[in-house]
Amino acid sequence: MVITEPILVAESLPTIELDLLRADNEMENKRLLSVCQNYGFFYLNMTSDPELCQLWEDMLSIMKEYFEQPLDIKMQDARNDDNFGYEPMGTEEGPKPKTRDGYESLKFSRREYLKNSTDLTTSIRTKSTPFFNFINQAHTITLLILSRLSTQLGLTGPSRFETYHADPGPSTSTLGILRYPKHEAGISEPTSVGHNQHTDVGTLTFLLAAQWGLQYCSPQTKRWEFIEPRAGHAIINVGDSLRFPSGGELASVVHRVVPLKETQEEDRYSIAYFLRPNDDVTFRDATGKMWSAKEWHDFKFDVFKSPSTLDAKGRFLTGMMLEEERGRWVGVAGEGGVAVAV
Ligand SMILES: O=C(O)CCC(=O)C(=O)O
Ligand SMILES: [Fe+2]
Repeated sequence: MVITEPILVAESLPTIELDLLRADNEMENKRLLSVCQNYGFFYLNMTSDPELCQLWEDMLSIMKEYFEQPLDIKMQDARNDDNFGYEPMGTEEGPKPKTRDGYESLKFSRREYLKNSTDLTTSIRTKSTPFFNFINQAHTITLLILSRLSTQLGLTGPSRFETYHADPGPSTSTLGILRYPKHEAGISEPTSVGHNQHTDVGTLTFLLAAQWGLQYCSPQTKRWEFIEPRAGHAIINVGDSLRFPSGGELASVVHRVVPLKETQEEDRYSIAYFLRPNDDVTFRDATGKMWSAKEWHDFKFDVFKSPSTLDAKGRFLTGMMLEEERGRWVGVAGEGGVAVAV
């Protein structure tokens, strides 16, 4: 077995109602802030938006068709880039020593969305409309969340979180569609498994996943807990590029993907919109070091590929969320709230 821990489920993960956020409901806005401070992860109930739920279905059927193609066809879409194009399995370290990751992905960047055309060459190029529609929806909703958080934190003018995500960027924001292929029957120690533990590089991640596999390291119990997939619900999480500018106030929580049982018994699909700040936005990490959003992104992607050589203590992989670093935050939260320079 790859991960030998008991199966725990995140029973108390809160749900935020999209329609209440849209209606600017004060109670829900307050809950949103508290959830981002204490959990860093939450369900977003989207059942009030049937079109968005239908889009999820539409994307899933195109994804299944795409990933079923032979590797050499998919490799025609490889661009050797972290934010657009196809990436085969195994480009990053896996969740256990001597394993590599167990997912392949195709990315549509926000840059492509803004010019309304994609760099892809295979037939998926002609089917990109639902993905562009989803970028539009997920971007609007994540900016709404940022706006509600900014107001709750009393941020004004250029320090409001949403302002440093303004179009046209440039930014590394992107939509990733992922498949974790099932392991062949009879394999007991697969070498390509899940997704290594990490915090997200960017601001907010908007995830649609209808199958089990995602775990977060609960800030309450300090244990790995599976996040149950729920129909009509997205899973939203705070990333480093929101934790750092908030002076550590908002939690960018460590998570990973592992098979629920011994091996991956079915193909698992996930869809993730990664909202990230514009490239030239700067913030301080938990040790006080200043980064531009682009520098943090590029550095952390190198770490994802080889954490054991670039990040032996796991500080960068886990967004400095390790206990000792949480305790000695040196950001400037006390000096007016936010350490953002635009
Ligand atoms: O596939 C998933 O469910 C999560 C993926 C993830 O955490 C990521 O790509 O950052
Ligand atoms: Fe992630």
